[in-house]
Amino acid sequence: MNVIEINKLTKSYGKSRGIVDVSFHVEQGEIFGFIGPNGAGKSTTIRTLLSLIYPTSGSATIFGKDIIEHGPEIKMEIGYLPSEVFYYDNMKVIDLLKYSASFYKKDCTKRIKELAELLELDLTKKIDDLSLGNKKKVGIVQGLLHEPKLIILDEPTSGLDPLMQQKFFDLLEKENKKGATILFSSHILSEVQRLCDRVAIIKDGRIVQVEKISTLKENNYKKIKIETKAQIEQNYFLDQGVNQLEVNGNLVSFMFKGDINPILKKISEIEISNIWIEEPSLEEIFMHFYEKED
Ligand SMILES: Nc1ncnc2c1ncn2[C@@H]1O[C@H](COP(=O)(O)OP(=O)(O)OP(=O)(O)O)[C@@H](O)[C@H]1O
Repeated sequence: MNVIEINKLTKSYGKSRGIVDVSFHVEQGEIFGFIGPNGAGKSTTIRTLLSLIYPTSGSATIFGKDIIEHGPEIKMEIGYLPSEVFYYDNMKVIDLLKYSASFYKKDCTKRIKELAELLELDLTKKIDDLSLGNKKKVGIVQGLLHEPKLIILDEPTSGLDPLMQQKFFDLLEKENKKGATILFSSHILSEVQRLCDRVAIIKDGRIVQVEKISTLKENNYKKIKIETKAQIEQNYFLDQGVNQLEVNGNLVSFMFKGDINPILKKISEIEISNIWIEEPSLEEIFMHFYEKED
């Protein structure tokens, strides 16, 4: 079943483009990445899904229900972390979280304590006295305290230090194993690569690709580097379907795409002392989507 289905969603802000004809779906149990450079339209898509703003055209459903018709009902089952969090600074963390919990029909006290302990968040402090990262943690607890079926995170890691990011990712993986579906927006490709099953890439308000992370990586170039025992002829690997061939003394490197067997045979015919075969990072795969067109 699809938890989120988006069909040609368009949102214009007056004359300026927000998003145009955005379509993709998120299946139950998926961790789905939504990536694109700043201003591409990630927040606009998410805010439309949560009916915080209304689409100019197109439609979307969450849990099979129309987002506009059933907005309030759907939101009871969603945990949302906005990209920027604003609070009543004068409140204590615990009071704000209790207030948030009061919207749901369950006792969230134990859960708030667990999450705060895990994220090392002091519940007794005033929001005003918290650092940016600690404010972000308040937002995370707020988003997860009612154990939602769908978790929507808009650039969730900004402000968290690397150790806390790891804890947060572990927490998300745990929630996912318990059954939560996750939509995760980010402009940092490496974190999407680490966590997500599939990704949608958005650029200039339009979806340019939706793909499994594994497929994206399989269909791409591999970086092969070998160290040979003796120097080889400069043209030994020419006409073998290699790209960006560099022969530097005993070090040979090139990019390769396609059936790996013939090239491995060719390598096995020389004596080598080491070999490295690397997957390109998502950054390398997607860089062309990020480059600005003139
Ligand atoms: N309230 C608004 N009024 C006018 N234009 C807006 C408004 N909000 C967003 N936009 C425009 O819509 C486009 C998409 O913005 P959006 O915030 O959705 O991008 P984003 O991918 O979330 O980027 P970022 O990572 O920088 O938040 C941008 O061109 C932005 O300038």
